Amino acid sequence: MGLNYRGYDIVDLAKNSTFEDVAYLILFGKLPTSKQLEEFLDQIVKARYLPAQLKEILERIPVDVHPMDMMRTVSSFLGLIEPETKENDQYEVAIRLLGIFGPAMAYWYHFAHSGVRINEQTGNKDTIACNLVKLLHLSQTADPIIVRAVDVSLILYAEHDFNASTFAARVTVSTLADFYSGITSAIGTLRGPLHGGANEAVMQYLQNLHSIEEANAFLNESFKSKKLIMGFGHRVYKNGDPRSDIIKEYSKLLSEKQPKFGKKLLYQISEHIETRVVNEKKKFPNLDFYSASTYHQCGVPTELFTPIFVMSRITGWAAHIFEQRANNKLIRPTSNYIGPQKLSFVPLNQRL
Ligand SMILES: CC(=O)SCCNC(=O)CCNC(=O)[C@H](O)C(C)(C)COP(=O)(O)OP(=O)(O)OC[C@H]1O[C@@H](n2cnc3c(N)ncnc32)[C@H](O)[C@@H]1OP(=O)(O)O
Ligand SMILES: O=C([O-])CC(=O)C(=O)O
Repeated sequence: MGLNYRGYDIVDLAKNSTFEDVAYLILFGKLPTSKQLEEFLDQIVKARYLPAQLKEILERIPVDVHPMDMMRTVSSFLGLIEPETKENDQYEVAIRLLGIFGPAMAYWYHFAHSGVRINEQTGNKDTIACNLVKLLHLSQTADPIIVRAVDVSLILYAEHDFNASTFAARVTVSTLADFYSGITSAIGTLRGPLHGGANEAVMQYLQNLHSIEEANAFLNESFKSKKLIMGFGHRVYKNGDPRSDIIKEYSKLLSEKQPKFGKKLLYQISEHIETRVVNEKKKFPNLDFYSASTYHQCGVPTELFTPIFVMSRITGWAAHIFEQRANNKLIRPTSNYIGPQKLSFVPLNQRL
């Protein structure tokens, strides 16, 4: 089973596009001309601006919270100070969030860990991936291999039909709630390890494995105790996630070519785990499995893996919100109650 965004194969997009190109496609329905792309990047660069009130809030968020809770707060708080209105419409808000999520995350991360207040603006032609890498590494320059690996990961994470977080966003706005509420619901839903949180959960076990023998011991124990192996299996793709081989190539490339963060052994262990889980459990890696070793080899702290998913999926969530609103009907499933019926009311003083 393949995957396409608005008719374009994900393999072609990952090979030939940038994340900005794909974000435009998802938000506006067609690939941009070069002029449209340039204007779109200008809008994103402006949207990086961190208002003083938001910085104040970010500085109060403790270092030991899960960064997804911080991301949820960014969405919610921005909804207070820059609410969705007729003028600040859903398209403006979507671009604002697309621009601000990365800088807000980096601002919080550096302030919480070392008290450093970063300047969110890097170069005014920097893409989202390049800005993110510079901000995370507190560097004026960024390794092109790392930037491209992050860029491709953002392309791959951008949209995936009715996954749980997108569905949550659609349910929320189907009540005619505002855009930020939809995104805040979606972030809360993405956080769990059965969905977006799996990329972080993968790294948590990979980082404890220092040899093929240790990987085998981990797998033997997981198989024996029927533990879920994070980064494998998928509700829709039962024979493999088409995004996995694409991100796997970047994990391999980084392991061979990135001098500072690249780790050959990490890639080899990941590949060994893939082979055994596929052969022995018939579960295939999903996008989150090789995203973990890719992000790790880009020098991204593990706790920021899922927030980076947010930076990308904002595009898919936004497009679904536009679509839901264009022909809205309240999403409200019914359920079959199977508990007791027709009980006689018991006054408080007679209850046992
Ligand atoms: C970007 C994303 O959100 S991709 C998903 C990221 N999530 C993960 O990687 C978490 C690990 N994977 C899982 O928990 C699951 O595969 C899910 C939630 C993604 C999909 O769940 P389902 O569609 O319900 O799985 P499915 O119906 O294929 O499961 C069948 C059996 O395989 C087992 N199984 C599924 N995934 C795994 C796994 N990763 N490791 C071990 N066993 C698994 C199930 O427990 C179930 O066993 P059972 O029949 O004994 O109860
Ligand atoms: O579709 C899903 O259930 C999960 C997923 O892969 C995604 O959201 O990218």
